[in-house]
Amino acid sequence: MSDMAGGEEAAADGSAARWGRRAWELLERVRARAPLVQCITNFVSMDLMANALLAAGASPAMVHSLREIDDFTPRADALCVNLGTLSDGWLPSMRAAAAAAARSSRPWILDPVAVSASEFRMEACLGLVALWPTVIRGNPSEIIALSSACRVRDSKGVDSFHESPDAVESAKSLAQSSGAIVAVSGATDFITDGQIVVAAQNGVAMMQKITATGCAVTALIAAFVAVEPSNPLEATSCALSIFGLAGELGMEMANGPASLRVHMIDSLHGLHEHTVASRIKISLVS
Ligand SMILES: Nc1ncnc2c1ncn2[C@@H]1O[C@H](COP(=O)(O)OP(=O)(O)O)[C@@H](O)[C@H]1O
Ligand SMILES: Cc1ncsc1CCOP(=O)(O)O
Ligand SMILES: [Mg+2]
Repeated sequence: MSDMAGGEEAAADGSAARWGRRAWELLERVRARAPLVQCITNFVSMDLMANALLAAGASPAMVHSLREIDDFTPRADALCVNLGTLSDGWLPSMRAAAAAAARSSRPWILDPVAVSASEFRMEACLGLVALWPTVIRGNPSEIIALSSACRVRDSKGVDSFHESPDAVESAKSLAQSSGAIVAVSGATDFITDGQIVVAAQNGVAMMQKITATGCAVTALIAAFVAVEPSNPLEATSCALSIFGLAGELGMEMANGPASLRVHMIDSLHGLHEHTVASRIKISLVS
């Protein structure tokens, strides 16, 4: 039997079986420790995000008042900041919470929803990137825009109009400039530290037809990084794959987006070791 820790094994040998064991190990850790995840997120996503975190075993708290940040953020195990329904009133809370998390050595994760929709959003996002997020997770159009600090012409708002392979080079460049792990979601999710690129291939296309699935998986990444802060690349890869697997299992019972939402949450809650070990599809790209 190997004397290496699970993470070292996964990195040393990129085989699907080893990644499957790693994903199960981290999911079990989330279930055992129930990390407290503070979410400053958009109104659309609050319900799905909180329910996805609960189904995975984490403990969500939607706390966004500026007056509560100093008391609350240092007590949270991780922070998730999401720009989906950005307003003047919330931006100071986002900045203060990100700074408080960094000061308390807590991981914090950024979701740059619709970053190219306006100058206000782009500037807000760039300011947050400067506060050292542990992970940035976005859809391909968001990562391409944020990486070049440019608003993308004909932006479609919160939905991507690029495919994830189109955003891999942007993700690497953003990871190098920000120091964060960068994850691009899509049919294949790509996760990079600026050098290594990992692919996570679980999921079903119907997940794009449920609002806030991206937001929810970003929060799940926060929970996984909370229990594996020393290896955010692997924690992020496992969270994305676990969420995609819940989507696959949910799709076996669903008739459309509304029932998929319900079955996906049930599937996330009910994941078993054998299913995770045999169906997780993570591999090292480069
Ligand atoms: N074509 C697809 N096939 C499988 N899974 C997908 C597909 N598109 C998105 N997903 C999954 O749906 C979730 C949300 O991703 P995405 O739609 O890219 O984010 P956002 O909601 O922020 O635009 C992720 O878990 C991603 O892996
Ligand atoms: C529709 C919408 N409008 C503002 S935020 C939001 C939800 C976006 O969720 P996701 O980024 O997961 O698609
Ligand atoms: Mg999104």
